Amino acid sequence: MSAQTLEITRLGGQGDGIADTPAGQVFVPFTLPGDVVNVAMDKGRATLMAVLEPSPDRVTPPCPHFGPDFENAGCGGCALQHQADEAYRAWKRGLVVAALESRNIDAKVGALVSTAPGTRRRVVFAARRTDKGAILGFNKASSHQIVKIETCVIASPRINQALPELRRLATTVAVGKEAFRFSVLDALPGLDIAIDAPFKLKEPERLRIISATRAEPSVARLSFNDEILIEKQPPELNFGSVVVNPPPGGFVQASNAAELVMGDLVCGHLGKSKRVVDLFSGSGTFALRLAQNSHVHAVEADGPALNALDRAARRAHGLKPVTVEKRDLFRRPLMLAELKAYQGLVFDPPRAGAEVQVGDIARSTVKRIAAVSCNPTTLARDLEILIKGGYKALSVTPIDQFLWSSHVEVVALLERPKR
Ligand SMILES: C[S@@+](CC[C@H](N)C(=O)[O-])C[C@H]1O[C@@H](n2cnc3c(N)ncnc32)[C@H](O)[C@@H]1O
Repeated sequence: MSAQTLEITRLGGQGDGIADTPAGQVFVPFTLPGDVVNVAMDKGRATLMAVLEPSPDRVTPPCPHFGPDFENAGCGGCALQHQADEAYRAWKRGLVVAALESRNIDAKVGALVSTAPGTRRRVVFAARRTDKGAILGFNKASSHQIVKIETCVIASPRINQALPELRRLATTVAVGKEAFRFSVLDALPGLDIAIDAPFKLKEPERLRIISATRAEPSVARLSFNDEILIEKQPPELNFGSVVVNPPPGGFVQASNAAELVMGDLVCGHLGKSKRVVDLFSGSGTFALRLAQNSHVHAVEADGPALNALDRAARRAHGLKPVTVEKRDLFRRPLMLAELKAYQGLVFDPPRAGAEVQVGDIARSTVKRIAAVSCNPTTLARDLEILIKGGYKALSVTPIDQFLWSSHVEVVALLERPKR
């Protein structure tokens, strides 16, 4: 281990400060451009020891768990709470600009749409058994070590208020030695907890968890490895005016505030299309909003999510027809002939993007496309394919769904110009 003094000149894509040294770039977590810092170097990794001269953009982080690794800090959930808002927003928007530039895409990138602290409705904690019970928190960056969380400034007030309940439940669930994921969704009647663990429960343990959950007032449902152990009330979300009961642990957008902006952008662009196809539809975040005006065909690989969408559409009043199709779009993308039926299309794939599917879309006659993504790199690759196929990018909107992290949500709107 050796000590060094470094001047940070810029931020990397993961939010770490970067210093240039004769030996090459050094990444220093929790630093900012303009900082002069002391670091300890160990096998090429730098640990921040002291800020000698702070960057003009350095501010006090709002969360006590943020920062370098010392007692109760070192939470790997947020990367940039220590940066002034304007510089942070410019950096985050810059991630999208850089991804598009790397593909020579000439599209106007709008200002970053902010979300406020305390608005995250879905949080994935890590938990593990300890000598005294269990620890519930977030992993340190690039580590399996868990930082115990007393408060989370990004999570909703209801999740924060329920932390003592969640800790008690984690203690009851922690029957194996291995760490497990403890996903919490702040749904309409209460919290929906989905536990994903590498161990099995014996019958007495199941019964103990069910009884413990019954005693916790904030919890509406608890499931363990996709099996619902107890559902006091069905957890529900509103997708526009439609009420949906998502499956345990199923995908939902992490922030309701971000989802509203995304929904408005997608519906504003596709709302006049008679028939719309929603690819990677999940439980219907876009499909059920779009069905206010358009016939919608929703395609998705996750059966329980698709069933939730279908049930919600059947129960809702005043929607145009909604059809669903369970299909692996990586292995069996919609083909050109199938795409002929639609004037509008939205796709919102996982981080890997939708490269194979956009190949067919690029050759299609679909008039309007909304491309939604949480990964600017794969989005830029997919947009390049669409643009080469003749589509024009009308707007690209970065949305700060994952506040203070290095992740950013993007909605790009495209149109096929009249030939
Ligand atoms: C980013 S989520 C978006 C879901 C939905 N649009 C929403 O906003 O809630 C991506 C979705 O793609 C689905 N998915 C992942 N791989 C898939 C595949 N190969 N074929 C079809 N759907 C897939 C996931 O189950 C998930 O619902």
